[in-house]
Amino acid sequence: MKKKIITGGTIATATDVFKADILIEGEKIVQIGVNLDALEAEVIDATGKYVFPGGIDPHTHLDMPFNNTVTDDDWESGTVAAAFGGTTTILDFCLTAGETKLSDAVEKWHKKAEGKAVIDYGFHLMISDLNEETEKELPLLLEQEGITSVKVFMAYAKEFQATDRTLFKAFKIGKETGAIVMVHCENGSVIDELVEEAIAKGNTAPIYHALTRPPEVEGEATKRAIELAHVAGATLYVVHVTCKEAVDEIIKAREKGYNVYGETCPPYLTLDQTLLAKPGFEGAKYVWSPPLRPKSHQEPLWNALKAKQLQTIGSDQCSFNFNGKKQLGLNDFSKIPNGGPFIEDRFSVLYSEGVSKGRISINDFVDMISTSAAKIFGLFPQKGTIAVGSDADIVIFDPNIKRTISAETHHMNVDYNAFEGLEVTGEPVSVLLRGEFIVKDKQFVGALGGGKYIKRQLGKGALSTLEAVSN
Ligand SMILES: NC(=O)NCCC(=O)O
Ligand SMILES: [Zn+2]
Ligand SMILES: [Zn+2]
Repeated sequence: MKKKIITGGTIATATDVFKADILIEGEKIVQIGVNLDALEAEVIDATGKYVFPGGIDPHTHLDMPFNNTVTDDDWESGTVAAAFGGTTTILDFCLTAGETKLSDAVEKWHKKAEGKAVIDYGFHLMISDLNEETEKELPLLLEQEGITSVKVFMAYAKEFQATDRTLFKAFKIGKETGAIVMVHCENGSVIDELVEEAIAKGNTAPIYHALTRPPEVEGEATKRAIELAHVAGATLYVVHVTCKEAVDEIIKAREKGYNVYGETCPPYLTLDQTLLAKPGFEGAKYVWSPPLRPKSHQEPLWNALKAKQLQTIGSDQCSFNFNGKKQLGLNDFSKIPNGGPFIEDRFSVLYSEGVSKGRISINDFVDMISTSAAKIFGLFPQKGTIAVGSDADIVIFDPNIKRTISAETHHMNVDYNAFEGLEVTGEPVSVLLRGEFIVKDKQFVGALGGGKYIKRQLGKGALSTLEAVSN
């Protein structure tokens, strides 16, 4: 395979920023240095650009049945959009609800991805219920499939919500196997009561989605998950943290030395609850859970990211067309499919709102968009950094481009963009996956099925890298 050399760019990792060339041979980075001698290599000129490790999105839902329908982005459109956005690896949630054997669910998820994914991927295993059989099967399946993370929902009572007992069992298995336990922290039972109350009063508009899921029910569930994980001795990863109440619980727990990580998502950092009150049914575009909060919650989230009390940025990609599936809730907000399209803009929105606006450093950006997720979920150092021996997953990013995000130009299979009209600075111009271009000068040049399933190693994730992440 022909060598490639990336020259003239500024390499940024989670710890360094420096000018150097990168020599790629096959799928790997083989040399990093100044004026590298590589006469026979294909030269990629990155002058004036940043050279980042490929983005790692630890939170996606592609082709997932949910809320009586299925998400509109599948493994083709979703991963193509991710590639345009600078993401080279995703970790998607494999749904196990309704399966007698967990391995059947994993097989189903492999089938969804194979032949379609254009970027690398792994799975988190969702657990809604555990019985004698699945409790036995789970540790073996994790080992066999190279899955280092399970996911439990404390919300969505009608679909995925686990009892506290199941949650606790998942924590115990997490402790035994070394798997990290990801939790959606909202009190689903209280939410159901508030939803019924609102509907009974005739309050059916999209804004009531947010008003029936107040921050207190996220804070309460976050605290409960933290304490139960601690009792079981498990490592907890709180997904999509949205509010001060939840952030405060995470900070308190980490200060006590608990093994807790937190993720937030671009919309919670940039958009606010007033969007759900847009005229007519427009607010349905912004219905996802937990909901958007009043603007005052954004600063605590940025501060927690900066202080590394929250470590990662997930997209929580879970898209439904507005002039399609979102209309299921036209007369009843509780029937609006929950989720939004974010996989493509995760990287650019964080760069623009974070680095360009001076809220976070370039190293923090790389950490949040790639490195921390690689460390927490057992992908590091194969992925998540630019180093000799790492996969050549690389984003060449022009920090000077100014553009406006729009559904007219995005690549997701959805008819709206939640960031419509947002002006951003910076854009990925070329993206390499394991040494091959998948996006070249803003054109997709990858191959369907070119993405590879990445097995991770239990015990090589959060527990063994706890220090590395907090350093
Ligand atoms: N977030 C959301 O509304 N949809 C995806 C499922 C989840 O992550 O809760
Ligand atoms: Zn969730
Ligand atoms: Zn999600």
